[in-house]
Amino acid sequence: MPKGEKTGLGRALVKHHNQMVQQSKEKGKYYRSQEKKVLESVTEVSDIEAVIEQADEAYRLYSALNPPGKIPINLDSTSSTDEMTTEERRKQQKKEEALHASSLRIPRRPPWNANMSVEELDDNERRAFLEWRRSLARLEENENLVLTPFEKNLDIWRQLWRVLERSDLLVMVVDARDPLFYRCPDLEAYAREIDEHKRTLLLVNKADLLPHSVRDKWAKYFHQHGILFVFWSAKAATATLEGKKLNPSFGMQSSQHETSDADTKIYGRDELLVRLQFEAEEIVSMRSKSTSDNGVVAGNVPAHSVVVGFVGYPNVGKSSTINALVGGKKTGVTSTPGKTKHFQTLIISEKLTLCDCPGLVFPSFTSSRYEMIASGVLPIDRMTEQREAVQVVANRVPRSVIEDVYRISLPKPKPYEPQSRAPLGVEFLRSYCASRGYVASSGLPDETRAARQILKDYIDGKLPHFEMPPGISENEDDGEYDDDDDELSSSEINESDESDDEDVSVGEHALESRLEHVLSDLNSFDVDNGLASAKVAVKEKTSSAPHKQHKKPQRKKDRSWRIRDSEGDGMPVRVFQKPVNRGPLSA
Ligand SMILES: Nc1nc2c(ncn2[C@@H]2O[C@H](COP(=O)(O)OP(=O)(O)OP(=O)(O)O)[C@@H](O)[C@H]2O)c(=O)[nH]1
Repeated sequence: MPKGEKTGLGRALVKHHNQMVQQSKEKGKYYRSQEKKVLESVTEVSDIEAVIEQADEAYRLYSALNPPGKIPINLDSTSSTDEMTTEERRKQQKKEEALHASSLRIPRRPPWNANMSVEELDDNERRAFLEWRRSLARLEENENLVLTPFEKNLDIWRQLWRVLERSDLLVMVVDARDPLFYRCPDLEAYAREIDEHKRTLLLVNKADLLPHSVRDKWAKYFHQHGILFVFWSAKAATATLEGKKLNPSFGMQSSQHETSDADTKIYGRDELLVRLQFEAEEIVSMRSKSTSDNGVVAGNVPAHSVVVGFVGYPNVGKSSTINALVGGKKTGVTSTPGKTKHFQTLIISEKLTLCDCPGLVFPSFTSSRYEMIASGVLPIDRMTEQREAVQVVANRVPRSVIEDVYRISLPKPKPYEPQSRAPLGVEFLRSYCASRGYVASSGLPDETRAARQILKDYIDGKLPHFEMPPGISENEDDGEYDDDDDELSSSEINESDESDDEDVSVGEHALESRLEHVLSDLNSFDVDNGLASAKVAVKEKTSSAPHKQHKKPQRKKDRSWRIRDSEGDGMPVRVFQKPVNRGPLSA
């Protein structure tokens, strides 16, 4: 056969070889693109790519979930509410919310075992997740129910599932200023479904923003409702670690030393580590008593270590807490919610391992998008209507406190208006712009810039505010605890029926007096330059030119985590394995 001439078999072999090379190149490209895909929180489906992605997903699984001929029927639809008054509609809404509260669940991970292939696992989870999305969509078909924007990215929920499964003790981090808003009782229930011995501890963070008397009332409420809790301030713990000099008149510090009351004191770092380890070890010992399980722990965790998982809404201070507990900066902290993307495992000692989960927006009823932005769980960038967002702040912070903090004069209500009404968003924004000289290129007041600053101050605690437990007002004596959930909380007092002037002004007066108390607390708090004294802040504001007030660059997250798939279930795990600060725990 002449040289260079190929036989049919030779050609077929070369062709097959080329095809194989091409296929492996394509596979490689696919996996690389999957790896590059950044884990993004999706709470609203507003951009076109997310809509398309979700439609694709829904289409792929539609036939599996809906056998031919089966047409979904809306069983929740109720009679038209067109003829109802606002008050009637609100009552109806509350009734419906109570009725459907049990349907408002977080998604459960479908049963799995180590013999399942990654594809099978992935498919099962996608199906279960889509079913969950459908059940929430059905709820929304009921015109009396309004669901908040919630996390819609399955990969973020997968992170939560893993943290729940691995943890002995679950720590739900909440913002002390409104603990119930950030608490998710269904998550506690889910943890118990996974293992009846798992318990949840409410870590009431940012307690430095609460006066002692308010902590006392919350402590009573938590006790009465059987909620395991601890008051904590990641900010104060970090300051102590860094050896920052605290002002002796700082309210939190004095109350911490003066009170021996374990319920209301704000825990220090070492105390918290000991308490977490103790609670988790209790759970493990109860579990081992009731089963033959000899304490085998999953994945990267030392054999005799207990695992404490940290979960919660974005921006409640999970990363700050972890950093304070580890004793160094291990996870990034910013005031922008949703920055932590993957859960992280931190080995504190041979006996204690922490697990930090990305922040999750749990589904709930009624809160508006603006309430969620003001609560710090949705990024300020999501704000499209500045006036509505600032109205939330104006409704919750008394007029005199706003005027005091910003040294501005808000327009008084007109003579024919209720004199106790909250300032309007537009009034607040215009006064703020006028005092700071904020002017947009159109020549009109730059309300966008003003709104961003006001919301940031509100979230950071510079504009003091907090909620009281349901059924409690600031003026009540300690013994007069009333568990009537129908009574108005402080924010509801401001938002309540404007015609009831007398009640409103009494409530507002009480709120003002306690906020003045907080202001005086905050005036003396200058840790880490986080909350400068109101006086200093005002002085700086008035003396600096508006063009100098620029947005601080965001601090970058620590990306030094190693990623590996430890349990063969397709989930990347970030592990920090260097034992840290064993000192206080080795005893
Ligand atoms: N006053 C006060 N602020 C705090 C405290 N802990 C955290 N913060 C602030 O709250 C903001 C959010 O803190 P992070 O630790 O990033 O919150 P996170 O829960 O990890 O947020 P994600 O990454 O979105 O899940 C930051 O601006 C912190 O400085 C605290 O104890 N007191």
